[in-house]
Amino acid sequence: MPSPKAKNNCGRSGSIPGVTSNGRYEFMSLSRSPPPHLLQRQGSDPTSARLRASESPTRRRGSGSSNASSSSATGGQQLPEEDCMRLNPSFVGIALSSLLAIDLWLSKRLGVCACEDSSWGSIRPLMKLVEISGHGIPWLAGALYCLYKSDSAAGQEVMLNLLMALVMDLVLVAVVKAVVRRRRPTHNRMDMFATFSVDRYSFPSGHATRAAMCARFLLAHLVLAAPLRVLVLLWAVLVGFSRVLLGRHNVTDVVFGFGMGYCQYNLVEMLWVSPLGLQLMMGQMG
Ligand SMILES: CC(C)=CCC/C(C)=C/CC/C(C)=C/COP(=O)(O)O
Repeated sequence: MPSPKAKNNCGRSGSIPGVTSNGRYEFMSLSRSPPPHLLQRQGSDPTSARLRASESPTRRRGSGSSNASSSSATGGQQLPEEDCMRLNPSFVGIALSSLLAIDLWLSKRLGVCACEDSSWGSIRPLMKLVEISGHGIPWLAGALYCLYKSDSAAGQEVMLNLLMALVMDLVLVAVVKAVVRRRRPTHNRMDMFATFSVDRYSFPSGHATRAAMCARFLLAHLVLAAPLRVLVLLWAVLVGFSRVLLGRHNVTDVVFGFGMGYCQYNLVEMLWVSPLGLQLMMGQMG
């Protein structure tokens, strides 16, 4: 188990889980006032900062009857609309915030190889090897090589579909990352081999989607011997674990990535290109 040295502050600071500057989820207590240092950032003292906030036109918007209950709850002082919403968060909001807080806390604790001087920093090179084994470049290069070397129509068909699956995975992951824009954990060191610009985002883990999709692909088309099938499954799980241990991802990035990769394989099966289909496509193009 990790020793007390496991505090991975090798990245940037950020000991309060989930506190962000762009208005995303914050995991401070909803019932307490913000800490004084946050209030002081807005003004010279907490009281004047609070007053200035309630005076601003945007904050005055909801100061009508809807605030009556909150005024009585706060001893006569009217709360701005946004504060009232924070005091009455929905059940889904609370559940989501709690899940994300647990996710951040757990991921930080599990990031035991996030840098060389982390508690399990000695196995970081091994975890980086696992990382490379799930990277897009070796998979694309391997599939291309096998396609080129394959002398049977069946082999070429499988490799062509694997190639298309890998490209589709890269595109889908990039789209989701660009839409969700969840930043990587603060303790991650961005020293990854060959990344795209969207790879500064962490949700979902591209390695996890690829591992899940490729594992299903291999099990369905290429790996038949039972011991090897077990190895394929172990590899996929290890790739997922290594993302969190290296501090690259939060647990939810990897769990979602596995789910997404699993579903992507269903799409690969649906869009499967047969030699006949390929000939028809070529014929239509030519
Ligand atoms: C031929 C070509 C353009 C290949 C690109 C392959 C490439 C750079 C893939 C990116 C793989 C990567 C670093 C994904 C990020 O994985 P996460 O698990 O950190 O989300």
